[in-house]
Amino acid sequence: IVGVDRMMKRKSTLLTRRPSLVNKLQGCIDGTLEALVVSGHFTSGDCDEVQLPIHTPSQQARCLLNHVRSKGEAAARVVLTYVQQKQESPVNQETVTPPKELLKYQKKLSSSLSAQSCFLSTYGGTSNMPLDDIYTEGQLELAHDCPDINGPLVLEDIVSTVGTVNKDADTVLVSGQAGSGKSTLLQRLHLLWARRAVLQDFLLLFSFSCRRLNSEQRELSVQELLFQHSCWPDREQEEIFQFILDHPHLILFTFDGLDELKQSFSDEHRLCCPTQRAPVHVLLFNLIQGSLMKGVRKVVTSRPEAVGPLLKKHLCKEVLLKGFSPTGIDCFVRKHHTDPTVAAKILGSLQANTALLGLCHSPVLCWIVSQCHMELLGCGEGSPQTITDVYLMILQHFSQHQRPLQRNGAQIWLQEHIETVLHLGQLAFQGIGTTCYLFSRADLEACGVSENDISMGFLIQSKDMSSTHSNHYEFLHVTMQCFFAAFYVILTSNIDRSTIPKLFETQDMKGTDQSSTCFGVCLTSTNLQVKTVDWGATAAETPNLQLTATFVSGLLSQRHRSLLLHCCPSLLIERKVRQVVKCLSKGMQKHFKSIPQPVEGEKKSMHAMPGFVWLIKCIYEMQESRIAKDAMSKLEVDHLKLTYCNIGPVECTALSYVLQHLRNPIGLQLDNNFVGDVGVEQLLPCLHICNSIYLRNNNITDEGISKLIAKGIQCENFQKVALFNNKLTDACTQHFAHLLKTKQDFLSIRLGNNHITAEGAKQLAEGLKFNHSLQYLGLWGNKIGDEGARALASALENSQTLVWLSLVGNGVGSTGACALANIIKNSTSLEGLWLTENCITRAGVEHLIQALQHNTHMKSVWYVKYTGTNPNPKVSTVIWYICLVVVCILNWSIARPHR
Ligand SMILES: Nc1ncnc2c1ncn2[C@@H]1O[C@H](COP(=O)(O)OP(=O)(O)OP(=O)(O)O)[C@@H](O)[C@H]1O
Repeated sequence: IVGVDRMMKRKSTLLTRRPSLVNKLQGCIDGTLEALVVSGHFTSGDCDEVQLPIHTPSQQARCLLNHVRSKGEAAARVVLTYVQQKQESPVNQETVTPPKELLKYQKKLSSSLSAQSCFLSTYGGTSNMPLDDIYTEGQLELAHDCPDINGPLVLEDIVSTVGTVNKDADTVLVSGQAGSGKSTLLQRLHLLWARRAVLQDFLLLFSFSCRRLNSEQRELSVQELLFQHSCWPDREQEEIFQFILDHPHLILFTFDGLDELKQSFSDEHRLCCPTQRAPVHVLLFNLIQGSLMKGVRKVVTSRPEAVGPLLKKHLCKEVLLKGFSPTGIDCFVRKHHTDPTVAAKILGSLQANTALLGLCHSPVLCWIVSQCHMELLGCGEGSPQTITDVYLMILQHFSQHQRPLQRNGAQIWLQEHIETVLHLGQLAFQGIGTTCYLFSRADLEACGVSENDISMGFLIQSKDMSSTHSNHYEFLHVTMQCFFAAFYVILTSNIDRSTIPKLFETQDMKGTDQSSTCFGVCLTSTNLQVKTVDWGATAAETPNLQLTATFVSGLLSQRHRSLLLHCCPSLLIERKVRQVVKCLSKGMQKHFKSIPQPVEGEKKSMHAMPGFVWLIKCIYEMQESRIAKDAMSKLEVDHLKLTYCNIGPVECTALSYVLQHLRNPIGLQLDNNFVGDVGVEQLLPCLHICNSIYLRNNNITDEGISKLIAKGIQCENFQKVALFNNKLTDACTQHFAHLLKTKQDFLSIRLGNNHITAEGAKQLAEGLKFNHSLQYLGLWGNKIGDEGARALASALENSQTLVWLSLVGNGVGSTGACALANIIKNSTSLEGLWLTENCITRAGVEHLIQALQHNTHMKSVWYVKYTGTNPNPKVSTVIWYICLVVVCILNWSIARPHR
């Protein structure tokens, strides 16, 4: 019961937040009613009922909420938005008259921000691309459940109070994987602010890049940090700074790439005086915590691995950036190629290669794929499957762009550019090992990087407002740096033998102290000349090292070995292949050993650590089923749990590649990830080894389900599916009906919290009529109503296998309940029938009680609580009391020994 109630709390915003909403509504009943009338959800009759003079304000608020519940989610949203807007009292709108000099400074800041953000830097090496022409919305989600929000967030929501969990904090975190588009999102925000198109409440916006802050050796005050790292006011600096101090709520700071900062976040060194000088990271940490310049809104971006509990404590909310959606991919490709024929061809080739389509959910990979369309469309059978394939494609693209092949032969292009690859590789490798992403001319020279190497396009000049970094270079993207570092690890012979084993040791295996940084400052050429790199990475550095290791695996795969053999001795390559294979096998063993023995009577279950998913991805990159088979031969679990593991389509491809070699069937639990329809398709090759698959909260639509079921029907082991909280509608139920008819050993279907109506329930009922195996059917939180309940009841009336049925929160009324009572009467297997949060009135309850008298088999509790809306509040109260009595009787009757 508690479980069901909890689920319902999530579903219904108005229920969960009822007490606080009642409070907030009391002051704005009239306005809320007006908003509901304007939006067409309330009639004047509804308003009269709410505003009955005998009601106290709190009763009016309750009555309003009851009405809104019966009007559906859209009406609820109107109320929530209205209350929210009311709450966001216009602090920012207070009549502040900014001094003239401040407005001048605002103009200067806007124009430099605009200049800095109007082009996308990835295109810098080859061409210029205005951000306006290419920017595509990424998928943004709140990291926590937020009843106010149904659906995706938009850019402005990041800075607004939407989804705030800690009202005392001012810092918003935007977290996302490498290349998911965090920097680009900030760039868009900056550009729109500079044009006064968004966030007009903020008079000044200061943007910082943690990559660049790393090289700030001096101690600075906040004032110096602001003006030196953005731009100086021409006059009256003190006056402007004082204005900033006096009006913190009119100021916005953005910090890009907290994971790239050399120091891990800490709140040990407290600072509250804005004129006191301190190392830049200390200033930054104090700004984030709010001990410095409380009230200034801060947006910080980071890879998730670098965000520890210490930082989370100081966040007002966390927003997840999950890359492009399938429509985002479509939109990006069409923006990238104005020629619709080319765009259509690229999209067609993505549809034909779903592994590549999966990769394109990452914007950086989508960019590469679009950029290399000639190579992509020309490669036929050998179309890219792995992330290494994609990066090799861009390397080939850039190298041929710089200098077309001198000799014939598909495999020699690398040989022709090997010098450049080695120079860039050395620079990249030493940078990765020392958390260095910004390189001086001296750094470049130390690694032999020439003008010719730069002209290939992978190194770009750093953009910065301050003059400090004008002569510095960075890789087009940090993932490219990892790729070149991997090349260096493979191609060079004078590298420490322990480099590969160290690279493959994961953070969660080493148990490294995450709070310490192991590398010194590196922005001098001497630092880059270190011969051996200390690989004792912090949590923040781990993702780049792991990505480098992933590329090492990919480059050493059988498929690419012939390419490498043109560039270095085969013995060297073979030795490195052996090293990598050994590391992967050892890494997997370590994970398997950590699986606890099952408690008696329970299944052996493994909850994967993040490093497990990464190792699986490395195995996938190698594309050798022998290695996958070897790795899986030692895994003996009944249940593999990968919940909240950032599993997207790419990870699904790798998982499926490896898991299909398992010897015994497993339950695969992938709840709370972002699998999506493309991910579901990627999982199909391993479905035969899954006896159950759990995909709760994964953005799956009917399209994904149709493919899952088409394959599932052919899989002998497949018996259970859980799809709570996805985007399923009635369209998917025909597939389930087919599954039920075809597979007479299917045990469990859970479709809670989707969008299934009476029509869908009727479809399911069609399947159920012919099924003699289903034990669990969960449809809570849908909208099947009385009609749907009746259809299901009639199909299940004589089922002697059904153990549990949940129709919680489905708008089921008394006629539905009467029909369902027949299942109780006839079934010898039913143990639980859950019907909370419906609209069952006294007549329905009586039927259910009578049926229970006939059933001597029901073992577990079924529970009826009336919470439906009734137009007459008095009747509603009376029914409440009746139901309370009924519940008491039920509880008493259940407590009897034979029950
Ligand atoms: N919203 C977007 N619209 C168009 N292109 C995008 C978008 N987001 C990202 N890209 C492309 O992907 C590239 C990488 O994105 P970006 O640098 O913003 O990722 P990131 O999450 O900051 O990566 P990292 O964590 O590795 O620094 C961009 O240079 C751009 O080419």
